[in-house]
Amino acid sequence: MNRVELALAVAPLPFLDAHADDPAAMLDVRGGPAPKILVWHHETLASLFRQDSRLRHPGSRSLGPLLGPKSMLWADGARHAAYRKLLGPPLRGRRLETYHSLITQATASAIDSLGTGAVFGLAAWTRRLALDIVARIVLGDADPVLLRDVTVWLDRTLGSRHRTLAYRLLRGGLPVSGAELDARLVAAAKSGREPRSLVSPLLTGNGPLGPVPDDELRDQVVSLLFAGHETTASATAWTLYWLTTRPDLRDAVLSELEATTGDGSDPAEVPVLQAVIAEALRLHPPVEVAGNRALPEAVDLHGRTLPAGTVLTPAIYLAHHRSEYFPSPHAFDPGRFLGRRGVPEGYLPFGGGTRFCLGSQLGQLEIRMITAAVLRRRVLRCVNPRAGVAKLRGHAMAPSARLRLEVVACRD
Ligand code: HEM
Repeated sequence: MNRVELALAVAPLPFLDAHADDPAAMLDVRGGPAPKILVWHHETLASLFRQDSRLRHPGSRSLGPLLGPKSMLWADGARHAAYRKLLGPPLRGRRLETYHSLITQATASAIDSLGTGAVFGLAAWTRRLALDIVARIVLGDADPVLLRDVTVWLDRTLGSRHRTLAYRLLRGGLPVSGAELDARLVAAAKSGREPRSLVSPLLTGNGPLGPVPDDELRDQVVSLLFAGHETTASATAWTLYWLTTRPDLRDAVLSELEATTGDGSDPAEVPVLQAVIAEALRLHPPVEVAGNRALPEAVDLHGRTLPAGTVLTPAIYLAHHRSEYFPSPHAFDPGRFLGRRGVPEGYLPFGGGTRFCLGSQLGQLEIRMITAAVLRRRVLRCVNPRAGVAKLRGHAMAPSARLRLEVVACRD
């Protein structure tokens, strides 16, 4: 491990913050014949995403053992395209309406558990709820014992940065889920009660993928559960944190909620809430870096020739903290997004190119609906606002596990 890798492993955010305004917006992480470089200049990113289908996606050393070697996150070519063709349509547009009642019900019972005076860890609460929701969508069912065991495994793996580091450095990698949990995940995918579960097209043996073997099915189930809940949970937690600690924003969102009977699913009805979410995704992007891209041939970039095989990693956090794109980048200012059409330069919470997040619409829908329901039903107070600092869980940037909210009143 070299000096940069060590700094990124030990104190990633202060190290990254010190580099956000570097003129070339490139940071060498590793040298050698196949260098690894973080990139965040908007032109570099645009060019990378434009030619994404020609690039290789070699995966991530940290997430690889978790999600498995056959995860669609590092599939390439026809197999990757086939996964997107099958899994993409149910995750966007009108098809999302089929999830509204499921999100409403899961959220209502999570809020029911919060009585007046309850003090709860925000990040863990949103993680439990987001996992419950995504399991119902992916598997067609949410077996609480199975989800608890998935949570225990992920917490053991990612819950403490020191432990994660020790696994990587001293034990040769993060702990795998194990044959027993894998078998239960595959069985749950195959026995889901909902015929339109997200994984159901993978079970038919028809279509562009053909029969999907159990080990590959396991990797997609874990990938979808993981990518679909750590991210959404983190963004929901940040949204609730800001709405709890900034009464001006909370009042503005509450007034737009009072003006509608809607459940928050329609972004046009809640523009301030949507702007708060967009800004939370900017300031604390749940995924700090997008997937690695490997160059098939040598390329000239900012006066340097990068050899074939160079791995370029789009650095979402760094792009979001570049003052050229976002003046006063550390300030929380949803006004940047209010009334704005189109995506600002340097804004990429969902990555880009052929790997653009498959669940971006679902994730934002969940955040809006959960936040709207919480704000309508509970008055919250942040017990320890100074714990509202970002912590990395793997690549996911969540609020510190110490951050707690108190239910001041119930409005049921
Ligand atoms: C706020 C919530 C979310 C954020 C911020 C987020 C962010 C991301 C990012 C940055 C990537 C990598 C893109 C790239 O490398 O260019 C990604 C990929 C992916 N996300 Fe999300 N995500 C969210 C929610 C979800 C949800 C709810 C699901 C599914 C249920 C999901 C499924 C996926 C999948 C399958 C990929 C891999 C796409 C591919 O490789 O083709 N995500 N996401």
